[in-house]
Amino acid sequence: MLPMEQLSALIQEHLGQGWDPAPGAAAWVAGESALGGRGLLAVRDIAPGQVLFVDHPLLCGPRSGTNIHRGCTVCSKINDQTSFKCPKCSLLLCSVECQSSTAHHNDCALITRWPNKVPIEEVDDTLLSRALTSIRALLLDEKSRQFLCTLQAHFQPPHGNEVRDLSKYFDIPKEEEKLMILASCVLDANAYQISNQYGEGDMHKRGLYPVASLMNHDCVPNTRHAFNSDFHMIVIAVKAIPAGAELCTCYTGLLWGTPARRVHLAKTKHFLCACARCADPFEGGTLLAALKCFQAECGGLLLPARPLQAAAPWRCMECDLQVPASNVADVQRALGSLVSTVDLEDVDGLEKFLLERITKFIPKTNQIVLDIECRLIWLLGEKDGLRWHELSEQRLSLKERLCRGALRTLAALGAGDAYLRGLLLYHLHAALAERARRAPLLYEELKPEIESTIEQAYNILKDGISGPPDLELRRRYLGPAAADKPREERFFILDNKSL
Ligand SMILES: C[S@@+](CC[C@H](N)C(=O)[O-])C[C@H]1O[C@@H](n2cnc3c(N)ncnc32)[C@H](O)[C@@H]1O
Repeated sequence: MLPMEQLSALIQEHLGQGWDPAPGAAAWVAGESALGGRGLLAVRDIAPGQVLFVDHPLLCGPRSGTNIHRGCTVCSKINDQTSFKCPKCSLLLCSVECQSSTAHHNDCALITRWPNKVPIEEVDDTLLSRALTSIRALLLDEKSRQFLCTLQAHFQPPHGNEVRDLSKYFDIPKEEEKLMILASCVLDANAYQISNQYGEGDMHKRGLYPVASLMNHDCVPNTRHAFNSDFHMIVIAVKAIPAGAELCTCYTGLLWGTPARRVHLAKTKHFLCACARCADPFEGGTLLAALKCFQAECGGLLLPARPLQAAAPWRCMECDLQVPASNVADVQRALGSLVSTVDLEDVDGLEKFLLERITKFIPKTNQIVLDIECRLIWLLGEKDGLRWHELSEQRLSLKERLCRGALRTLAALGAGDAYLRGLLLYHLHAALAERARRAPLLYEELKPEIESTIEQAYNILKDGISGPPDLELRRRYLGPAAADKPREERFFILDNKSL
């Protein structure tokens, strides 16, 4: 492993403009982590909201999973109607502009150097897309290759398989294949999914951010990150971080229950998380993993009594019933199948599923319920046919209630100013503002919360491209800075029916 001084020098050189603290003022350093390997450690107290660094990717491109959506390998748009395979290299494209772009020219030049073993039109474009981010490693300069080689890699298959499978179609020089497999294994251990613009359903991209790659995982992370339009990654403290603590990110969904998070981490990142949240059967009182007791008449909650031991039985908090972990896993699998039948775009169906089906089987605190509730929050007020002006009173208050519930869960976890909190505050603000638009008599009562929710949401969401497009407009007119303006002057922005 590279000595720490050399790693620090690589970090400084890489961050350049994004990290230029006055001598002695650095908030963190790379160092040995108590969690394993290296990590980023705070060397002084860090305030919530502080930008910790701005990283840029060594590599960027499509994800490698087998279930990716096929999109244009240049602009990431998914459009089956216009997409076609490049006649020279078989990469998927969506337009003549993308085909003639420098980005495609570079990708195409790399692939067409390899003699093909089958006619080029028979090359599997999905496989090429999955391998493309690793293929781009062939273009890295010496310094970037050196940084890539210092990062952790998971070498065991399936990591690297999408590159190995390219040999069905091309004769690839061994040295090139080796570098691409290394890149794939490093990407799988370290890459971050790059968020799309708000509401865009583009093909997901991932990026290898070498400094952010040194951040270890905690199920209640103390940082959040956002991406700007140049794919730079801005890493920010979500709460106070004391000197000596490690800067952590979260490799899983924040609202997943402990078994789901630990299984995912073990499968994809090859470690068993033992953080404070994982060790707490109640997860800060959120009970995200809880199931209903298997004794029908009991009504108590079943929880993993020793959550760090995956094979340990679950226990009912009411009647003390012990249930083998394998029986719990069967129920979780059945619930997973039930949820996979739900159309995530269908609000009526989601409401029905939530109220009439799933809560019959699992407690309202369970992550599945929360996941569906969040889905409803994102759709109500924003989906065509269910925009703010069109929402029934009942759905408007449902949205408000769901936002408040999810915010309570995040607060109980101690998630600080996580990105998800910003999004929920934005949606709560929008629901309250719509209520005040409909009922002017409620304006004075709702005004303080309408203002504080948009202000807080703005502060959390302002840095990235994935924040709502009307975030700034709402803050300008409905935030505390406009508190003295008359109601009509503030609320006219909501009369624009496209909001
Ligand atoms: C993105 S890297 C993080 C940096 C890494 N520690 C290093 O030395 O390069 C991810 C890997 O770090 C280790 N890791 C991260 N968080 C961990 C945690 N909470 N507990 C144990 N290992 C962890 C795991 O090996 C994981 O696959």
